[in-house]
Amino acid sequence: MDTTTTYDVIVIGAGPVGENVADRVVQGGLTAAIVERELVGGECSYWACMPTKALLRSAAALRAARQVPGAREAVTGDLDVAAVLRRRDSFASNWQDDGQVAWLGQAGIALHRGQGRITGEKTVEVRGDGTVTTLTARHAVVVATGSGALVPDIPGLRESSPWTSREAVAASAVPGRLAIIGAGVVASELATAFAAFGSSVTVLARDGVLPHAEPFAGERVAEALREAGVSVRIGAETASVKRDGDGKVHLTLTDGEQVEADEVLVATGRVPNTQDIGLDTVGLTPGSWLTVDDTLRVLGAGGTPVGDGWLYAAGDVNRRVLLTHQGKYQARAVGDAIVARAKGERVEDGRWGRHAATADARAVPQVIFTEPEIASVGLTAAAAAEAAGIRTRVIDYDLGAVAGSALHAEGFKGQARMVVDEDRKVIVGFTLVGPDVAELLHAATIAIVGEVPLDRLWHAIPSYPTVSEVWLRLLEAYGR
Ligand SMILES: Cc1cc2nc3c(=O)[nH]c(=O)nc-3n(C[C@H](O)[C@H](O)[C@H](O)COP(=O)(O)OP(=O)(O)OC[C@H]3O[C@@H](n4cnc5c(N)ncnc54)[C@H](O)[C@@H]3O)c2cc1C
Ligand SMILES: NC(=O)c1ccc[n+]([C@@H]2O[C@H](COP(=O)([O-])OP(=O)(O)OC[C@H]3O[C@@H](n4cnc5c(N)ncnc54)[C@H](O)[C@@H]3O)[C@@H](O)[C@H]2O)c1
Repeated sequence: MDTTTTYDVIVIGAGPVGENVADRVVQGGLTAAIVERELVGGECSYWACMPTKALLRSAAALRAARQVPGAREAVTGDLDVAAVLRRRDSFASNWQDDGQVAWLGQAGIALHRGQGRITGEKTVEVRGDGTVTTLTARHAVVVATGSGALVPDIPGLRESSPWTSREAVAASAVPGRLAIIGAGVVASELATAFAAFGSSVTVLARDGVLPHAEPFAGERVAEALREAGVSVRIGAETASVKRDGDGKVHLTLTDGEQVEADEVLVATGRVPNTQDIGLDTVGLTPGSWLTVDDTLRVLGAGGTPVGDGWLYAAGDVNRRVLLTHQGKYQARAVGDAIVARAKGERVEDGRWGRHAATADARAVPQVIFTEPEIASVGLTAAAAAEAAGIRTRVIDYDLGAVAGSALHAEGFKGQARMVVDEDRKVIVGFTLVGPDVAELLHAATIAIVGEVPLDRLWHAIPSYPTVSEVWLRLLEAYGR
């Protein structure tokens, strides 16, 4: 344990975002301490991104092989679930953080283990293992405490010991029957995984499947889940839950229908980890999401930075985007901004400036690792036209009609959508649905962030015969 108590920067929370903030400020020549109450590496490393993708990958590889004659014949067995779970364990580092702790040491970041709590301006108290340490920051405190699962107030749900994403992702056995409340990203990915493991899965999709994505994406995932044997109940709302003496879970829906399961997974969104971090000492409300400006300074009542601007928040906790890569992008912006302010250098906080997390608003990429995969960036057609008020033109193309798709897999089914800002003639949204589309996404991200005019995109020629030829087809459909 480090005995130093004064640092240039104190970061609360050693998830991917906190680690990157600390690394960035150290690389900028400042000193940094990070405070962590659980495992260094955060939710993403042990209960979210990496282990979920490990749970999904083996079945996806098997499905891909079965979609190609010649390879199909070589597949003679079924998914080895025990081997998948072992691979998941290794991607979760067996829930040990030695590797990441060693990385902190190499990066020159001091670690203080325990619950971090702000006690006043630039001061953080760390309680852990019967010790209380007070840390002082010369320049900044960054809250990167992430989020936890939201468990809605459905009568009997908490008492039924539901799984949250944590228990599902770390499961050591596969339940015979799994009921899932919610049908967002967590629910869709975990329904895909557990169905492949042989669970009989019921998805209670009160608001439809993947309601934040383009409608055709959610529809295709719902269809594929059904093809995989999942019962997808659109519009189904849970009224109450009860776990009986035998351990069985009984869900009563608002229409009176009963669903029985061995486990119930609640996947209905997230809450910020801000309940006990001392927000009250700086005039903010414990338990609330933190509002920030584009350089990630926490804003208080009246929309001005807290104090002289010493308090920052990055990652899930500011609710801008609940994704690891976007939180790490914020971490680079906030780390560099803190260094610039500490050195009295100019802060480039204008649109697309070095210290501004501009992409959060209009250019967020996301891959949902369902079967088929959903890869999207920017605005959906509805969000562009309705929320952002953009005069749009929407171009759809059947991804299965591209020569590269037919080669990639027999019966390739997919769709691509390009949302064009008609006044600026640039792309503002792009969605791909289909097998293995994840790796195609970055071209769209570059087109959107670079605001590449459609006229210039005609000169960006996709190779033949790749699935990327859909770019050419979309442009042809748009017209020159
Ligand atoms: C099931 C699931 C799958 C996901 N898959 C993906 C994916 O594939 N791709 C993707 O981009 N995103 C994914 N996400 C989202 C991703 O996990 C989060 O966006 C990411 O973890 C946020 O990083 P963070 O550093 O802000 O917070 P976290 O990873 O939550 O880390 C916060 C850390 O702060 C610590 N902490 C909290 N309070 C305190 C305190 N008071 N004192 C000390 N320490 C504290 C916590 O213990 C934790 O270690 C997934 C989420 C879930 C739930
Ligand atoms: N591959 C990825 O990028 C990935 C994977 C998993 C999670 N994540 C991130 O983690 C975050 C959390 O995911 P999530 O799936 O928990 O949230 P979400 O917001 O994606 O979905 C929540 C779902 O629960 C439903 N819901 C909300 N309250 C409900 C209630 N009381 N009863 C029934 N249904 C209810 C919503 O309609 C929605 O379908 C997301 O922001 C997501 O971006 C990302």
